[in-house]
Amino acid sequence: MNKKMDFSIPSLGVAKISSPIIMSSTQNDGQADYVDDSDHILYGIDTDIDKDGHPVPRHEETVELAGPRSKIYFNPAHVHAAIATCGGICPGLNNVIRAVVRCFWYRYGVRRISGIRFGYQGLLENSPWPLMPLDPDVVDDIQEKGGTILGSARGGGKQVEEIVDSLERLNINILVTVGGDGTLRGAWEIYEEVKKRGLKISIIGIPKTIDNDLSFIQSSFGVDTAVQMAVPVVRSAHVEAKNSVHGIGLVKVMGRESGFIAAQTALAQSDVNFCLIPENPFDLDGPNGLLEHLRRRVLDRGHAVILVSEGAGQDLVPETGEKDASGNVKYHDIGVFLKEKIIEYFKKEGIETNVKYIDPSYIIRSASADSYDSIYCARLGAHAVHAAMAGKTQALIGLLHNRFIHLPISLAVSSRNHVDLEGSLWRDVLENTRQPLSMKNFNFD
Ligand SMILES: Nc1ncnc2c1ncn2[C@@H]1O[C@H](COP(=O)(O)OP(=O)(O)O)[C@@H](O)[C@H]1O
Ligand SMILES: O=P(O)(O)OC[C@H]1O[C@](O)(COP(=O)(O)O)[C@@H](O)[C@@H]1O
Repeated sequence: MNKKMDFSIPSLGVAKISSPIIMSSTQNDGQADYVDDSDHILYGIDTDIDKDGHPVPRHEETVELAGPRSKIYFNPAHVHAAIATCGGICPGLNNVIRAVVRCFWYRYGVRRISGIRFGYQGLLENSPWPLMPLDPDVVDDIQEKGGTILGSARGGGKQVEEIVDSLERLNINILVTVGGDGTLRGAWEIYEEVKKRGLKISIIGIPKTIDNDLSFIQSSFGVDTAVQMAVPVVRSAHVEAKNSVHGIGLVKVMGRESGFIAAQTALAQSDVNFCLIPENPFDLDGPNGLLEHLRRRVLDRGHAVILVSEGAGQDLVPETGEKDASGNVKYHDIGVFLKEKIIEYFKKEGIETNVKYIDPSYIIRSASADSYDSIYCARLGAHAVHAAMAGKTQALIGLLHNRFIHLPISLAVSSRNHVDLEGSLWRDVLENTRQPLSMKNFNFD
């Protein structure tokens, strides 16, 4: 049975400025058609299999298409647009900032664009950081650098009233926030406060998560670069492992709750023998535990490579009891834990081994975007500006089935995206690694 949800995107109104601005074809260079507000696409989200074995959508939803509208809500002369990057950094953030600034400037003629320093913290009343004025010269070559020229930070997002006071004080009427689950929760609360005060401020989200853990976004920017950066590390771990007696290469990548980087890297570099992700719990000890399988693999083939996502196996490690400034639980380093356990186990078994642990997490995260992510970021940034100028609010720019769409921010944060243990990505990883852990129907042992 189809379950219909409300996918409508709130709007500040329709062209309430004295005379509606119709974007001329010269401004558009005649290159693309405008998107009409009534343009929607129908999605099948989740699938069932019918009695003949064919996939059928479980939920059908209509979603608004992203893109430039022929009528815009804001008069460009009165716009003060601001952009903030929040949470951990991610390859592509500078590309997004650049695209947003260039689209406001060249496409709409907006001349007041500000960067907010260090995420939501830059909008707190006693922030020591003034706004950073942005224009095409400032952002000219920032895409060549990793990180974000604005800086990014955790914390501050829950001080909503203070943030909205600042937006009012600074006359900001468009706020573009680039961030993940926490950032978007913050953006949603800001939107609610703006609505409560009856302000005409558009709140637009651009999804950022190197962990790829946001739902309704088929793959988020930075993930492709992360995999590209992780591949040579796994290759090195393999070389190290092969060149020592019973060598074990152990590599940790980011992925607090979702193991997409690890899963995709394992596929990209088929040297991985054990891919450990948060979604797939595993035993350490016992006949079906990691250590026993590792012993067999090392004695059989002389070496092994383990790729672990930072959130994997956290049930095996005592909790730290600590949280970061955003309220995310801080984890023990699973790589260090596994390294110690492996060394201890092989020593007890009287088997010589050499464990080489490599943690490239921050080298990966601080890289500049590869060309796939650069293209993606350029398009996300422009779509965010189109949405804002059309007066959309509480809208997240999503990518589903290769179409850019508007999603209500509240919907995007309603659930997390995880590697589906019954899905084809994980099945392909298991077939590639031939790992015998928790393999359900894929027991190669
Ligand atoms: N539930 C929440 N409500 C409001 N703001 C939040 C919430 N969770 C996190 N934030 C804010 O969002 C920002 C980034 O959150 P964080 O979880 O660190 O990164 P990400 O957005 O990448 O998930 C921080 O400034 C934080 O204060
Ligand atoms: O060391 P930091 O800066 O807290 O970042 C580590 C975190 O960043 C991430 O890569 C992404 O986290 P966010 O999406 O919350 O920014 C996590 O996988 C990881 O736990």
